[in-house]
Amino acid sequence: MKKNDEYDVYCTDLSDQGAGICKVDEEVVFVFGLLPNERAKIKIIKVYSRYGIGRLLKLEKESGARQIAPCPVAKWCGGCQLQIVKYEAQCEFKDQWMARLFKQERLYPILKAKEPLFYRNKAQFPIQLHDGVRKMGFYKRHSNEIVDTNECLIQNDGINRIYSFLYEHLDEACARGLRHVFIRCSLSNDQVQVVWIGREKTREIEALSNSLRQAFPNIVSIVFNYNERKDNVILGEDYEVLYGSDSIIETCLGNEVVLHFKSFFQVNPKQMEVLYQRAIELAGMQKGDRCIELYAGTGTIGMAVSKYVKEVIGVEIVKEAVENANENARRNGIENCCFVCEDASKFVKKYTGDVDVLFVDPPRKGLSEEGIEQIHRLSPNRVVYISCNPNTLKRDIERFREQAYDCVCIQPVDMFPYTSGIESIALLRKK
Ligand SMILES: C[S@@+](CC[C@H](N)C(=O)[O-])C[C@H]1O[C@@H](n2cnc3c(N)ncnc32)[C@H](O)[C@@H]1O
Repeated sequence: MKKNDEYDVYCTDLSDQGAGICKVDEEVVFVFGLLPNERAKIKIIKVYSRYGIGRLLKLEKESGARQIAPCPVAKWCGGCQLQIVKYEAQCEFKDQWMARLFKQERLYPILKAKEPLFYRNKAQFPIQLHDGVRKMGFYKRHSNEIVDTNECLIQNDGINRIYSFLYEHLDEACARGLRHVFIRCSLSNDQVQVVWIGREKTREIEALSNSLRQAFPNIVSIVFNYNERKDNVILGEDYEVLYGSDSIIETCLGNEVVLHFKSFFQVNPKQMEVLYQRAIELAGMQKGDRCIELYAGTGTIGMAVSKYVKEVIGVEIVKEAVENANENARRNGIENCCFVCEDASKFVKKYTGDVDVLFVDPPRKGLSEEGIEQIHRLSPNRVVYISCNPNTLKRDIERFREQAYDCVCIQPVDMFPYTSGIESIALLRKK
């Protein structure tokens, strides 16, 4: 296989990043835009020691799974990987990826989304100036370059309307001090929060904030978040509220949830409820159970679980999220739930009480080896592990197995349609 050479290939598989997998001279080549069972002419654009990257030149035979991408910038944008795949087939691919990864486990079919487009409640649009010209949109695949676009088909309508307004009115003067604009909305209360993220709150930003408020009365919070960092961490520490408060109010399974802009919240609120309900069902809780919820965010799982059990202690590292979680429990009249601000591993190491069921919902990197050992020391009867990364989930299930926990089953949930992301729940039981 040589760079710039052209080949006729047959695609046998789809990688979990959404690239078609083919072989050239017995070597693997990944081709974005190509689907399993398709034939195509490709050009090799990169050659690495163990694989190559090809560019699709001409499709010779099409798969029945293919559709015309609903999004006009899908070819370039790094946000969605499965725009050219019909929704049913997206779920089939996700089931296949999970089956390949979890060969030995009892695996349920993915719980599909009823509304696979316009589902996201949060967007972080990068803003850049190129030779004095403002660009806004999403990052290109594997790049910091922006695909300039005025809407996104997986964002909900409320976000798109505000974003289109900004796309039209946010000029070069406004863009000068900005890195991102963050928009989050609550579906149940029709509230919207806009967070400017950048170096300097300018007069132009204040003026645009006023225009936004006039155009969109459902905006209840406008914040300027100061971030001068050079890395790719989006939010900075310090902030100033320009209008309203620093939070919005959403609901989750009947509970009101106050949500600070620094607090984590699932991006697909409808599938979030499907996820939590299924997790509760799998946990098979009893009235006398004592629960711990590690990586608790704003307390959404803990509050939903609280009515089935004796008590819930939630642990979360972001101070604002813990404040939200305790306020949320109070607001909803929940008395058997409390939340502490601490690193989850440190908490587990110190904790000496009894635990029947432990919920964990860590970030993508999963749990540490030591964290799993400490969970074993606490000896909960069941562990309900919610994960947004099947690879770290697999690693952690193996580590739990070494610590005498069997994996009873895994339930994938399609939280991120049109992207290659998969959320899943694994139920682990002490042997
Ligand atoms: C995937 S989110 C889940 C949040 C919540 N369970 C939910 O569904 O909304 C992971 C959460 O873990 C928190 N977190 C990250 N590292 C942590 C740590 N070392 N200790 C405790 N919490 C942590 C994050 O702030 C975030 O709220």
